[in-house]
Amino acid sequence: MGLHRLDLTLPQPLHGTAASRAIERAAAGALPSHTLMRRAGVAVARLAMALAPHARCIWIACGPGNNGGDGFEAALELHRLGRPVAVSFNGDAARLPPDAADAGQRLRQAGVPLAAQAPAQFDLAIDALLGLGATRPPEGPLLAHLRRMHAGTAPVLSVDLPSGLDADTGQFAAELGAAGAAARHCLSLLTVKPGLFTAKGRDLAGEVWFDDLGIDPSSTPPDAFLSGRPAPAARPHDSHKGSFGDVAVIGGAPGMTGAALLAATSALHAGAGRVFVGLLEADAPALASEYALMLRAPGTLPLDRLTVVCGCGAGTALGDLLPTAIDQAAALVLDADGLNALAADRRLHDALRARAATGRPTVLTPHPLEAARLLGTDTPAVQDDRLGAARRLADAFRCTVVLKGSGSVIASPDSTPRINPTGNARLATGGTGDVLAGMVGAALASGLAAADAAAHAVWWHGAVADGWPAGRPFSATQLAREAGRGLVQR
Ligand SMILES: NC(=O)C1=CN([C@@H]2O[C@H](COP(=O)(O)OP(=O)(O)OC[C@H]3O[C@@H](n4cnc5c(N)ncnc54)[C@H](O)[C@@H]3O)[C@@H](O)[C@H]2O)[C@@H](O)CC1
Ligand SMILES: Nc1ncnc2c1ncn2[C@@H]1O[C@H](COP(=O)(O)OP(=O)(O)O)[C@@H](O)[C@H]1O
Ligand SMILES: [K+]
Repeated sequence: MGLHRLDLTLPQPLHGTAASRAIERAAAGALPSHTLMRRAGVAVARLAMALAPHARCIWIACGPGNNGGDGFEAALELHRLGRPVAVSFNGDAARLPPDAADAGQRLRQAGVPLAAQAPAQFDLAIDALLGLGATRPPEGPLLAHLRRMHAGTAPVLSVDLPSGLDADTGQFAAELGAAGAAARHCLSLLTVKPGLFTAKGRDLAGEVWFDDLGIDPSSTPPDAFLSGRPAPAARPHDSHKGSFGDVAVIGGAPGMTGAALLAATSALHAGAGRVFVGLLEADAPALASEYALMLRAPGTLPLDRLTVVCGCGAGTALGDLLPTAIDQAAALVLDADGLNALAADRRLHDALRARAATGRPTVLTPHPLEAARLLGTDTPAVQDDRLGAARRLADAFRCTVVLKGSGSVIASPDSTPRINPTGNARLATGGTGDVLAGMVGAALASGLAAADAAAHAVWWHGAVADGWPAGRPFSATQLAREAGRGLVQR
């Protein structure tokens, strides 16, 4: 498909650096020289004109490799169409790769000067400094140009990747300072890169566009998928409360009952047939707001018939309940203090693997710190490679893992991970993770397989936050009551 804005409701294969280079090599070998770069330049120019049709100056910042070559080709096309361009080049002209050298030469022949500096004023900045080949954080003039774009008000269009962003991980090591008001766009070329959708990727890329340059990438396996919108769960008219499964939430130690109640409330609203709450605080106050929740002593719950959501607000009070839940639960979601208890006791690791061998589904929902504890590392190491961390956890525990945060990663053993595109910083507030755990529980209880239940819940959890009306106060409590957006009534 040609140039288009990426439709985030559709699943999308994501190819990292090595896969993208393999696809490029195969395609370039079958095409006349310079074809891919010329197609890339035309696509960038078309998008630039659509984004800033009345620009009086389009700044095209070109770097030392083929990403800069894409910038040269875009400048040529814009110049040919009579658009005012100012091209900067920071690199060694003698060491440009062949495609980029050819484009640079034709640009000079067309009478377009190459400066080292940015223009004094511009209405659109095209970032063609670094793409897949960024091997170290930008510095010197490249960093100065990026900071200028980042702090400004003119829209920024990144070619292939925001320069310096790691295509595989979304890691970005340079310090750009506070962002200005500029709208951001990124045109991913040939393949869509996973790093655009997790860690620092979302903030730096902004709106993601894609042009496959006429090449079909399907012969090379993707490194991940972007989750598409899951089909809403249908509820036939001829249903009863037993049709959608029973969820039990175990958690809520003294002072933290709210977390368990949030998970239970969201499980209820997300469509579970019945929701039990096994609070660890014995004398919890009566539940004022959700009368449909059924309070039970945690030790009395028939775990082998329940989808158990274990750990929300549990503190250190789970005791034997955790090994029992791992051993018995029909389906299991481990969150928060359930994960911390797991991290602290290697016998539970074995128990979780033994559980996997029985075929009963399990989903772990760590945030990056919880994931770090489980992996015996620190949060920055997890964030440096979110896909890798989620995959390692899924393989180690033989179950589905949701690594939460910007671009939540859903990984299952021996399968390609998914990155979730929904959600926003509204969710960065206390209790939203408890709500997610309840939603995963409801999805599992409805009979979805673990990976699909996790993807379904994470997608709709984020979608509710994305669709939140401007001006309406947002809280985890409100979110829990909107958790049923992914349901349709027949
Ligand atoms: N491989 C593909 O998929 C295609 C590539 N194209 C473009 O080519 C790009 C990849 O080109 P390259 O492999 O030449 O890589 P880049 O253009 O990203 O740059 C690599 C060059 O930058 C230098 N470099 C790396 N980090 C630096 C830093 N921090 N400061 C200064 N210099 C640094 C490297 O030593 C190398 O000389 C893609 O991102 C895309 O824009 C397109 O033309 C078409 C298809
Ligand atoms: N910037 C963001 N973009 C998308 N999702 C986010 C963002 N910030 C937080 N979230 C989501 O919000 C939830 C927060 O969960 P968690 O960190 O466990 O919080 P808590 O323990 O307070 O409930 C996760 O689902 C996470 O993915
Ligand atoms: K770039």
